[in-house]
Amino acid sequence: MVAKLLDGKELSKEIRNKLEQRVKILKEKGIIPKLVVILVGEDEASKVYVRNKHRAAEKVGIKTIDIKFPKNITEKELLLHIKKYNEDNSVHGILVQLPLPKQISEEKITCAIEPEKDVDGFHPVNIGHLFMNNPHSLPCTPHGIMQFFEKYKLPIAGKNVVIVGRSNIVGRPMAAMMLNNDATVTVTHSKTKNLSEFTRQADILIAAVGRASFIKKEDVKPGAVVIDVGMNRNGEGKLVGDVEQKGVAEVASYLTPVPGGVGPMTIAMLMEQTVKFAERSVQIVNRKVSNS
Ligand SMILES: NC(=O)C1=CN([C@@H]2O[C@H](COP(=O)(O)OP(=O)(O)OC[C@H]3O[C@@H](n4cnc5c(N)ncnc54)[C@H](OP(=O)(O)O)[C@@H]3O)[C@@H](O)[C@H]2O)C=CC1
Ligand SMILES: Nc1nc(=O)c2c([nH]1)NC[C@@H]1CN(c3ccc(C(=O)N[C@@H](CCC(=O)O)C(=O)O)cc3)C=[N+]21
Repeated sequence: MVAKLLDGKELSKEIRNKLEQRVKILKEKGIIPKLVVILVGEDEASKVYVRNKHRAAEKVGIKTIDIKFPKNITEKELLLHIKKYNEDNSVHGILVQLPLPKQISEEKITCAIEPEKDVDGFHPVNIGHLFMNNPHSLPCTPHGIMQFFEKYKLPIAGKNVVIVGRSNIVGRPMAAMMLNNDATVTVTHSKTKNLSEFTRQADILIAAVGRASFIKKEDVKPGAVVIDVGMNRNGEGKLVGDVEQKGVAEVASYLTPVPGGVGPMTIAMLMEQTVKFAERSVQIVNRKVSNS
């Protein structure tokens, strides 16, 4: 078997084109969707993200404001900046790039962002809604992954889904989304014993580990759908996934490439969420006007 590649570049372009129309309508109403992205210090994956996100936003017509802080910024100072953007009515979305330096609590920062502006869907309130199968704002990476299943009509209900990795930004919300779509979900991590025994049972295998070419051909059930979330630099500085792509492509039915797979979809979902929040802000204003 030679796996079909799930083209995230193409699908994200399709999504962005639809968004462009929605942004046009908003602009006619005098609203420009605005996203604030806060980057603290230097993180390789985050830098790639900032660059690509900026390009995508420009194409769609979203205004993004990139704020960079040195890695020694205090938690208190960062919280003050978040408060300022929470209170600014022209800002529809706020994103703080993770990971953060050690002196700053990621939990505190995540909780400080207004849930209505939480484009990442990381706030406990939004995570709670997701786990109750009534999502308000969805984490962009797993949400982007779900788009592949929809676009390519890949069934989820009743399938064995195995996720490698349990981070708050990928593994855990991915598990909730797959469960909401009636899959049987297994979440594995660094303490999992005999990992390969689990991965080989997967009809759908999702690798979010952060280790270059970690999942090999022999870890994959023939015919499985394999999603590679990894974004690692190899020895030559080349971007590689968590899946050993060449070998796995020989056994999987579908596979997301790196680059050009999950990454562009994450960005497309971030754009969509920002536009959704901007649209919601118009509805809130309309409601206030009709009530007065
Ligand atoms: N394409 C995209 O849009 C995005 C890509 N990424 C990329 O995806 C990857 C994962 O990101 P993220 O979830 O943030 O990473 P984290 O480092 O937060 O989490 C990694 C997870 O993998 C688990 N893990 C580590 N080593 C092993 C092992 N040997 N066996 C089994 N499990 C293991 C860890 O287990 P434990 O919990 O026990 O420590 C942890 O749960 C990275 O390469 C990142 O750059 C991330 C976000 C978006
Ligand atoms: N609060 C927060 N939310 C995140 O969603 C978040 C984060 N912090 N921190 C960092 C990780 C990483 N991440 C990426 C998303 C897209 C690409 C991406 O565009 N990848 C291209 C790379 C192409 C190139 O080389 O330029 C691709 O896969 O094709 C990369 C990385 C989001 N993350």
